[in-house]
Amino acid sequence: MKVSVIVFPGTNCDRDTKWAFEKLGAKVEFVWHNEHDLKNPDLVVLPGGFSYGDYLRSGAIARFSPIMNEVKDFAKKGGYVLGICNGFQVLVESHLLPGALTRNDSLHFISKYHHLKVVNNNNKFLSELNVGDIVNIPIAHAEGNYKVDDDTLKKMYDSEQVLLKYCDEHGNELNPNGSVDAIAGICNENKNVFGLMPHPERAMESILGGEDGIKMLKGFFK
Ligand SMILES: NC(=O)CC[C@H](N)C(=O)O
Repeated sequence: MKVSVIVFPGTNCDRDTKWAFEKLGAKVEFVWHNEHDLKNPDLVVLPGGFSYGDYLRSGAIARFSPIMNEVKDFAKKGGYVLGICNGFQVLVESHLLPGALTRNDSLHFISKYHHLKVVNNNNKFLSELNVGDIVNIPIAHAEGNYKVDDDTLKKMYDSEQVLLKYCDEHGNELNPNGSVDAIAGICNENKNVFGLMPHPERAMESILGGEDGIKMLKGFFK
């Protein structure tokens, strides 16, 4: 399993992401934003951070990075792409995923563990989990408030693109940022491009607070 982790100026979760995938047995390469070679991966990961300082909007400038041409081609050919937090924002800004990520309702940066419920597992990413499973994963964002128009949202439900929702420990809806339907993670129609605001790569060891991230990332190794 070969994973390429894209690094933009301001990315700050690249090393955690590399470490997490290596822990699961992957060979991981970094790819700098102005390169044009993805290094032949099985999975491309856009990690979290503050690409271009979040100027304009999170992900709005990274979208124009040279390497995004290759990421788009890779995704169009069916290659697997995962965007975590800022990476999710970049994928949305690049129109590889539907909707938009706007400022949290509170207008505050939120950093804490939060429960998530698996809404759909009929995809490679969440294939190690069951529908209804609850995981506890860190969130750390200022612009995680997911918005999408009603028609697109309906299509997303119909084609199993809504994957994860924020909830409390019992699975009841608990929305930290105002996202429509408390959505925390989605995929594209072809189920090869995934994005989520929470950070599975930060939940890989019980001594650091939890290892539910393993169950999530392991899906890509099937
Ligand atoms: N942890 C992250 O990737 C943060 C994403 C983005 N900078 C935000 O605050 O919303």
